Amino acid sequence: MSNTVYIEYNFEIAPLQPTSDILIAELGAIGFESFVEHETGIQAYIQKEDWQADMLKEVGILTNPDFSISYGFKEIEQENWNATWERNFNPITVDNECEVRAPFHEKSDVTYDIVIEPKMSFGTGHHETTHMMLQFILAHDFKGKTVLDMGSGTGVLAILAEMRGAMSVDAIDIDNWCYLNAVENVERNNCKQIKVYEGDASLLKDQKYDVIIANINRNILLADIPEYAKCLTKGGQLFLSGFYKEDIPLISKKCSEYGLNFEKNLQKNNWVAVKYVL
Ligand SMILES: C[S@@+](CC[C@H](N)C(=O)[O-])C[C@H]1O[C@@H](n2cnc3c(N)ncnc32)[C@H](O)[C@@H]1O
Repeated sequence: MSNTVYIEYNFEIAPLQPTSDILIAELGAIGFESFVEHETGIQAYIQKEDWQADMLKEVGILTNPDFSISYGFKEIEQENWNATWERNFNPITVDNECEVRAPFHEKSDVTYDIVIEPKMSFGTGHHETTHMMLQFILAHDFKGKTVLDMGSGTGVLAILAEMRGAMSVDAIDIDNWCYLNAVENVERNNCKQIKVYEGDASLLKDQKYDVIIANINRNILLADIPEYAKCLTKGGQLFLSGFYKEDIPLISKKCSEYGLNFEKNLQKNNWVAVKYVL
C-alpha cells in the first residue's frame, strides 16, 4: 500500500444539481482526482503534493451568488480514502446487461460481470460519463476490433470492450496509480487482450485502431483529438466523454477539422458522451 497523502474536501451544496456537476468539473480542471457524492454535497480528493492552500480561488462557482457552497478540508491517508470508497460503492447495472461491482459484492445474473476495486482510480460506473461510455460499448459491435481506451482509470471500459469481443485493447492512463489499478483489474477480470500503459497521447505513434474510447475532460480531448484522428482506421469510431452538453459544438468543431463526423450523443444530467466517425 502506497502512503500517498491526500487532502479531502467536504463541500455542502445547495441546490445539489447542477451545482455539484459544475463544481466537480471545475475541481477536476485544477487537479482534483476523485469525487464521492453524498446526500448534501460532495467529497473531493487531491494529492497533497498537487495541493496549494489558495487553489480554490480559481473555482468560479464558489463565489457565484446563485449557489450556496460551504466547505472544509482535512489531510487523510490513502487507506482512509479507500474505506470511504468502499462504504459508498454499491454495484451498478448498465442497461440490464452489465454490472460493475466490487470484489466483496455478490455476483448477479448479467451478461457482463465486471469486478473493479477502484482504490484511488476513477471508473466504477457511478459517474454519468463512465455509465454512458459503458452504454456505448454495449450498443456497438466490438467483435474483432482493435481498441484504444485513453484515460483508462480503473480499466472498466477496456474490460467491457474485451468482454464484447475486442481483439486487442490498449489502455493508457497518465496517472501511475490508475495504471497499477487497471493492471490489477484487468487480471481480476481475467482479461487477456488488454495491455495497460502509463502515459498520454505522446505514446501514440503508428498504431491503428478501429475504435478509440476516451473519457477524460474537455481540454485534454481538444488537445488530443488530432492524435486520435491519426490513429483511427478509415470508418473508425471515436467515443468521447468527460464534458458537458454545452461543450459539444467546440469538441465537434475540432473533430470535424480532422475528418471526424458527429453521429450521436447520449446525455445524463448535464454530462454527455458523443460518437464520431472518421
Ligand atoms: C474521467 S476519468 C475516466 C476513467 C475511465 N475511463 C472511466 O470511463 O470511468 C479520466 C482518466 O484520464 C486520466 N488522464 C487525465 N489526463 C490524461 C492524459 N492526458 N492522457 C491520458 N490519461 C489521462 C486520469 O488519470 C483519469 O484516470
